[in-house]
Amino acid sequence: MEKNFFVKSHGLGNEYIVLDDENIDFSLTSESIKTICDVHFGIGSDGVLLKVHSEKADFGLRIFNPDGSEAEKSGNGLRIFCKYLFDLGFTDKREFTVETKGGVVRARVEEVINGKARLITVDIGKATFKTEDIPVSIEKDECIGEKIVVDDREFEINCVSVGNPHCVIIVDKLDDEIVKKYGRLIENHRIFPNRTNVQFVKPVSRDQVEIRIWERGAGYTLASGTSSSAVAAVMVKRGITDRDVNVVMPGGILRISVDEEWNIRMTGEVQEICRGVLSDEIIEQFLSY
Ligand SMILES: N[C@H](CCC[C@H](N)C(=O)O)C(=O)O
Repeated sequence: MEKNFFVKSHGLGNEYIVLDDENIDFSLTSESIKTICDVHFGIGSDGVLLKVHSEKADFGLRIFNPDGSEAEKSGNGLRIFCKYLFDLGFTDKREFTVETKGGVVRARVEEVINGKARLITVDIGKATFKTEDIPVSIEKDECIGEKIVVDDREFEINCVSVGNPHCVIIVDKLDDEIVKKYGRLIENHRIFPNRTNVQFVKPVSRDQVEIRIWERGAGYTLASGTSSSAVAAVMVKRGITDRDVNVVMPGGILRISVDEEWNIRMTGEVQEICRGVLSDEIIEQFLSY
């Protein structure tokens, strides 16, 4: 594999660039990540995935948002990483484990087309509603159906972690302008010491919801695996949907299953966009930071 080789893939329009820590001539810093993710000064992406060594699992993964922050989990990121491992021959197994900052997850390649993984299932982890684990700084054990005031509006929020923090808001009507205006404010609200991902969800039936997403460190994205998982957990917790839910997003549909112990399974497609090599010029720029 050539030095500074990368693969860019997307999961339902939520794209990531994958790099191998053993094969890059520069350090991934906040500055180099921001540049790589910039559509004008870099490649353009919703984040960077870095393959790293793991003592606990078959593979290790670090996940970075476009603002340079590191995330504990990424559902689309994990499916894209599993495709990278399978397609590039790092494994010939269909099922393997990946260590993330938010814990070890198990993945399974469900469908292969022309030797390339296309449909992948990830057991993303167990949802927790405990405010101390999410974290949410309020004087209650859980933050379900609580009210917060953001700028000129009051929102009823439902907070959950699937390894990373989420704030789920149930609405009758989805409005991108509201998502973009209030998503950023809620992401950075003082009750979230680590900030939070934000989802607005419109229930459709007992097995389908529609969501819009404002991601921590990334902003408005077309799809999010951990957001879909967080929304499904809240829907089940509040008795609004059954345990198997289709989560419809602008980029596509993820199938989420929530078991009785709040373990969450996600199944969805992934697609490779391109492969390439970061140029010497941009590597020199990274080294000059
Ligand atoms: N922005 C998220 C990480 C990426 C999540 C999303 N892209 C997914 O597919 O789960 C965070 O800081 O927790």
